[in-house]
Amino acid sequence: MAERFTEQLRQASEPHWSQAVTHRFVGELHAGRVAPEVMGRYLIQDYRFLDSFLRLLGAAIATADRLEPRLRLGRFAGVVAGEENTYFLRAFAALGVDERSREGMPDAASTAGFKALMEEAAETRCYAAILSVLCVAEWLYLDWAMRAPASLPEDFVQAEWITLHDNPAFRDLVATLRGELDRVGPEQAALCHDFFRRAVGLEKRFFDDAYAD
Ligand SMILES: Cc1ncc(C[n+]2csc(CCO)c2C)c(N)n1
Repeated sequence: MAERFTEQLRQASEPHWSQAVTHRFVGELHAGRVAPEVMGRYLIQDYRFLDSFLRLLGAAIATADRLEPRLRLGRFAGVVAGEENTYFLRAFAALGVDERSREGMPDAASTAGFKALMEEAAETRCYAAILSVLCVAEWLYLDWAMRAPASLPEDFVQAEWITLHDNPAFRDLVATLRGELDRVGPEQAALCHDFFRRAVGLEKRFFDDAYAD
C-alpha cells in the first residue's frame, strides 16, 4: 500500500465521502440555487458547532508534538474566530434570520452528533484522533469547493461559502492537516479510521438535514 495514509482513510470512508461532496446541496450551491430557507437552516446549524470546533482546534494546538504545526493551527484558529464568524453574521442578516429564530431551532441530529464527536475527539488528548476529525471537516469541504465552476453565484451568501472553503490559505491548511495525519496516524491506525469514518458519515447527514424539516 503505497498510498498516503489520509488517502487510505478517505477511501475507507466511501460511499459517504463521495455522497457528501456530490450532494444535492453542493450542486445547488455551485449553481447559486440553494433555496433561502435551506441555506438559512444549514447555516444556523453550522454556526452551532463553531464552539465545539474551536475546542477541538485548541486540543490539536495543545497536543501537537512540534512547534511548526502548532503555529499553523494557531493562525487558523485566529481565522475561524475572526473572518469566519463575521461571514455567518452577515449571512444571517442577508437571509433575514434573527437571533430569536436561530435560538428557536433545535439542533439537528447531525449537529448534535458533530458536537459530541468533536468533544469526544478533543477529550482523547490524542493528536492523531483529533487530527482525524479536523482533517475531515476541512478536507471534505475543500474537495466539494474545488469542484465549483469558475463562475460563482451572484449571491454573496452562496459565493462566499464556496470561496471560504477554496482559497490558497485553506488549501495550505488542508495540506498541513493531511501531512500531519500522514505522519502521526499510521501508529494509531484503528483509532484514526474510527474517528474519520464517523466524521464523514456525519458530513453527509449534515447536508441531508438541511432539506429535512
Ligand atoms: C458540517 C460542516 N463540516 C465542515 C465544515 C468546514 N469547517 C468547519 S469549521 C471550519 C473552519 C473555518 O473555515 C470549516 C472549514 C463546515 N463548515 N461544516
